[in-house]
Amino acid sequence: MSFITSSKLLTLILVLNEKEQKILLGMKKRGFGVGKINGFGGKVEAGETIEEGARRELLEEAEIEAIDMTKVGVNMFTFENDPVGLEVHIYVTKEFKGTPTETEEMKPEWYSYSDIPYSQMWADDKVWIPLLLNNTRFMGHYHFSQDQATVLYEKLNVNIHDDDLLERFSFEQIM
Ligand SMILES: Nc1ncnc2c1[nH]c(=O)n2[C@H]1C[C@H](O)[C@@H](COP(=O)(O)OP(=O)(O)OP(=O)(O)O)O1
Repeated sequence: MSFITSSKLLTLILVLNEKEQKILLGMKKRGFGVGKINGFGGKVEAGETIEEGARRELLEEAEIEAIDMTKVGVNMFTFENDPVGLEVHIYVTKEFKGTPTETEEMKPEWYSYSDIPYSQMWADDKVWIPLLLNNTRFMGHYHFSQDQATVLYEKLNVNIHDDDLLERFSFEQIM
């Protein structure tokens, strides 16, 4: 159960090389989730669309420009004793310009689909990254313990229609 009063809007973008069956992930060097391996993303800024925010974060964090962005899912993350949720809109890009480069915030590295380092990632990632790799659209809610290590509750809906992913996550979807 979680009781949130508001949510912050964030993005997460996963870069795939389908030919080589590889995914680009980065080790977070500072801030929220420091030390974890994750996709690239962050808060959507005032005046930008969610997609523009995802594109900007990829450029800032890995110095590459997404060419073909597709929205594949939305996850809501809530935490014990925290009234503010994180609504994260998730994109995939299979084409990009530039060379992935280490930045102040992230250290990028390619991983084989068969060797994704889930033990060093957020606990929810092992649920929805396989869906993403399988082209399945998803919406999920993960309620974390206060120390952010354990998922206490989760709810997952799959095969979401693309139009429904354009909406903000509705609070009624959280129980
Ligand atoms: N549980 C979980 N699984 C997978 N990914 C995430 C989570 N929780 C998360 O917050 N995330 C993602 C969502 C975002 O991509 C990042 C967090 O972004 P953050 O560093 O807070 O945002 P920035 O705007 O880059 O922050 P600063 O520039 O202010 O440091 O993790």
